[in-house]
Amino acid sequence: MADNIILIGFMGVGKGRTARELARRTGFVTVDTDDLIETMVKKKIRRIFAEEGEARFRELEKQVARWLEHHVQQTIVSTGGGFFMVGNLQRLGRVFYLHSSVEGILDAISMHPKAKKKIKKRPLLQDLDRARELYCQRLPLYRRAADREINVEGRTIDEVAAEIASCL
Ligand SMILES: Nc1ncnc2c1ncn2[C@@H]1O[C@H](COP(=O)(O)OP(=O)(O)OP(=O)(O)O)[C@@H](O)[C@H]1O
Ligand SMILES: O=C(O)C1=C[C@@H](O)[C@@H](O)[C@H](O)C1
Repeated sequence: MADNIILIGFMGVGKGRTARELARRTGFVTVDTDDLIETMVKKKIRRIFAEEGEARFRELEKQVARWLEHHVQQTIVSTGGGFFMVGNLQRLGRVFYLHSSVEGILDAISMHPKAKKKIKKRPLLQDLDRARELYCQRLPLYRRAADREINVEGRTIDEVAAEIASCL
């Protein structure tokens, strides 16, 4: 099994920021699966969904997951909100699920200085009621997929990263 640290969880929960803080603490490099996909096809996720459909995006996620499994070590991987469904997640490294209530996540996103941009780039956040439904469907699945759950609500990135680092 690869020895990476894999962060999963709902859109906007803070996987990217936590990954950067963990990378700073550990000296590991960090990569983000959404960013890898956008680089691979030189297209924004919003356009992949609009022009090629969600199924194509999920195929690209699987391709990235295969590459991570076979070629990447000692890396902090922040993932897209649906990446945990790839099939080989457990073989990529230790999986941490970052948990917050859905209202906590949506409030934090809406208070972000670039809230409009953050929402616009995520096709599955366009309808907030559907986003809440998606969260409810996924919550048990995130929990089942993870080796460990980390509560992030009301906590600083430093506190969250320290808890994950203490598990390594
Ligand atoms: N400068 C900031 N000020 C206020 N809130 C912020 C700031 N930066 C991030 N956040 C909040 O933290 C959340 C996660 O930030 P991050 O940059 O990790 O977003 P992300 O990488 O898009 O999230 P994820 O990777 O979980 O989808 C944002 O959605 C926002 O709610
Ligand atoms: O939750 C999801 O399924 C997604 C989350 C984003 O990070 C992107 O990976 C994409 O918009 C899909």
